[in-house]
Amino acid sequence: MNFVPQKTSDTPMMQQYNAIKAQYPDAFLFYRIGDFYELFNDDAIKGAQLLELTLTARNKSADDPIPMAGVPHHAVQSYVDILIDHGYKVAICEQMEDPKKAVGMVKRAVIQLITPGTNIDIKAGAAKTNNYITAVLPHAAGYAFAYGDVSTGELKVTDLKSKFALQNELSALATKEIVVPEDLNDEDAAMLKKGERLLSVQQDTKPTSEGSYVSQDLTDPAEAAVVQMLMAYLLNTQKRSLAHIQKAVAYQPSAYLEMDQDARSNLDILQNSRTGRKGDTLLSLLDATKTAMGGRLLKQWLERPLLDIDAISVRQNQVQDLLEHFFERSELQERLTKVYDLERLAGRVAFGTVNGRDLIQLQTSLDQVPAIQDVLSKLDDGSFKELRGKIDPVSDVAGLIRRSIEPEPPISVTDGGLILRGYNEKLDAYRDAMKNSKQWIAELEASERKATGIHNLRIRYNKVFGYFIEVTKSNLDKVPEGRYERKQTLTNAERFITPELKEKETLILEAQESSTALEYDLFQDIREKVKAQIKRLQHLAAQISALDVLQSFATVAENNHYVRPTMHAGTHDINVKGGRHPVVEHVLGQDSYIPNDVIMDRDTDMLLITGPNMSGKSTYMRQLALIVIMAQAGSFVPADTADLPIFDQIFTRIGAADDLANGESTFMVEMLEANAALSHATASSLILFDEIGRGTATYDGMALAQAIIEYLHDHVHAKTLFSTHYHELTSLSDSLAKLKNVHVGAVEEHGNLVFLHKMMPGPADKSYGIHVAKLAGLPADLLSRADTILKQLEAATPEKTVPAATSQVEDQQLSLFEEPKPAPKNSPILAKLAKFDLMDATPMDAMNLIFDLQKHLKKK
Ligand SMILES: Nc1ncnc2c1ncn2[C@@H]1O[C@H](COP(=O)(O)OP(=O)(O)OP(=O)(O)O)[C@@H](O)[C@H]1O
Repeated sequence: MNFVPQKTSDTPMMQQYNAIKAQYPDAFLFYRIGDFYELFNDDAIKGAQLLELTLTARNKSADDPIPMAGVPHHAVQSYVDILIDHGYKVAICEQMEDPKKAVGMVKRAVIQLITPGTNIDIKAGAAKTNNYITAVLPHAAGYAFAYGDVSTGELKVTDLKSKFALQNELSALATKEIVVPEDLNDEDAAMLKKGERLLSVQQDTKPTSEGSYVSQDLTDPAEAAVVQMLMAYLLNTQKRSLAHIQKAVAYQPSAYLEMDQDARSNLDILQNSRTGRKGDTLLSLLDATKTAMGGRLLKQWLERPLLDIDAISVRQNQVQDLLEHFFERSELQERLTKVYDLERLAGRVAFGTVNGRDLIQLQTSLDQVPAIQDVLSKLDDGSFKELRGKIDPVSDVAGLIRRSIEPEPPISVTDGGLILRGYNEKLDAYRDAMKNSKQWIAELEASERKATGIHNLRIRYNKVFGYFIEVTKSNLDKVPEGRYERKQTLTNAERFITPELKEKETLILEAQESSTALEYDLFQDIREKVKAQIKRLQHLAAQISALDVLQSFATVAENNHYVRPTMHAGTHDINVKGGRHPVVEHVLGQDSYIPNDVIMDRDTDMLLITGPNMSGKSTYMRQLALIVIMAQAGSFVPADTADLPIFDQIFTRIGAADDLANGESTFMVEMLEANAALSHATASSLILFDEIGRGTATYDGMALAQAIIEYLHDHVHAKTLFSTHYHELTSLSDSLAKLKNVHVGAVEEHGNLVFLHKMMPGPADKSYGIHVAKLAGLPADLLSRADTILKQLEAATPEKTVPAATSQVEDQQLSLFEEPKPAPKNSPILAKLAKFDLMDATPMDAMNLIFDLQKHLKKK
């Protein structure tokens, strides 16, 4: 897509092309010529490949033909979408005057730069997804951060203190494009680009001419600046009014339950990390919304669960009320089904891309509002009654559309046929004139037949001659001399005109042209009138989407037998009885899922979970996190009863099975995730650590796992679920007062082990491993040998392994492969490990340490 220098041989058109292209070096330039958009030079070569177009050339015969490829103008959006999906920008360059009327070169200009973060064309299936563009402005104390959705008009801003916080926001919003200042440093640029995000530089961050998008409450200068930068970029690229974009609302990520990037992906909230299917997620499970806006809001609620216990209880009361009023809820759902995407319709009104059909959709949506208000008045909860009074049904806009737009208008807004009769007198007069004239012509035909005695005389119309009188050959002798003027001779007939007919024709055609032009003017005027009410429409959209999410929560709670959790502030006790993992339960079916309790009172900060592979440890851990997220989002939860505290953050380290194959780099990821939790978690956080340490050799892994457990227990006090394969760690319950062992129950049936998926108190039986090996069909001799070794081990291992007996742990592991031998009293490896200050170390330090230790061991 490099700019090709101008050649002296260039035609005026190519000179114009090159001049425009020079302003958009990083975009594909779609250059309009007649009914096509043409791509030239490198754009054409690359575009032909990506869009599967035929590559041709301009000046084919010349020495330096110019590569060229084109797309038909009516299908342009699908081509634009492909390029945008590949992460490119597309500049749409239009003819700014009628080529027939142009003197010299037709004027052309770029009317819009479409980018991954500003594409408002909503593809099927994406209606319930926001397309967020973000902006990052680094400053001395962090990063000012703004995000918006051009299609819905949402605009938010915050100030983030750390890279960690910034990365969490970027991942939460799944942004494809980040607007950055020119002087962004390389390190920040590299971080922001991760995940194939496009960085777009915006030089100018001065206030936009379009008025300020910064509300008066926004006092932080960095926040104001990042909003200005984002808006300057949007106005520069979209090149039109963005009246629907709301004034920036400041928010604090810490005002919501925070989840880091890994937690979001590990918990299958929006995407299932294992099956990859969107269907197997919390979002899809909870989504019984009827509107696209409701779907988007549900996603936002799940991404940002609440911290305020009162706000949670408002939502819970509403869900309960809707749950208890089945008929009202059904009526509400029926109405919501007829509500179109008000937010995006408002966006298209502002963009000027709305057509007659969109306005009818808007009217249909608004027509549902009074009935929705009626439903609200029949519900019990006070907040619904209050909401009923607050809703502005914007009935003036509905009325305007009802009066002015045909109920089934054409797609085009320029060809007429979309304004209703009775809306505008002048238009009606034109239409009457047209109609009367046509009547007049019919009457003329009758009277001419009579006057001439030609029974098959006809008055007809075509584009070349306009109206004419047609007489068949056999009747030509009856044509009145002098009055009819001959215009055309056909094989079987002759065509004539009369001055009278031509006069009427001028009137008819003028009326038609004026009528179409007037209709377009009127339509634009209606569009402007609607545009003036955008804020009210957006307000209504927000109220309706919230109602939609609430009815969705109620419906899902009813269908899946969820209960209202009680929430408490003050303590961090957890008491979940008969809890279920909502997604696994959904996949397995309600009858197959085994419910489990999670009881963690003030004396329990940590559950150490043991049990064999595939017994259900990670399901149990994820289950708690999902119940917490659902509860704080205001939803009911899959349990018999649930009493929960308010969590401030959730951290996870849940490895996928195939992580192991990646060796050391996976271990690094594991340590990074662990470190995020260790350094950011508070006593109000929830931590899920699944088999920490298994990504490296046994010694280091177990040593680190133990050190992490101790650190969390002694310093962090967060509620932690820690699953492990290192059976030895279960003895930590002797020295760590707030750690409790639980394990997944299993029974033996006919000599085989059957998992019950049921959590039981105490550590798992050591011999599970051998049972599992038996299930896997390992040779009987081998299994019996393993049994012998295990017995020897058990005999040789004192009860405690922590802290002084750490060396015996090492010994125990070694003895799996060798005959048991006395424990080395003072291992230099362990001494080194003990001295290592994990909290003060970078992941690289940890890697280096492990590398040293391994080297040492290998030498032995
Ligand atoms: N409570 C339950 N009721 C019914 N089935 C369950 C339950 N918990 C887990 N399962 C089933 O067991 C499978 C394995 O569960 P999970 O992945 O949680 O095991 P795990 O112990 O964490 O295994 P690994 O140690 O290999 O990670 C799940 O995919 C699910 O099908």
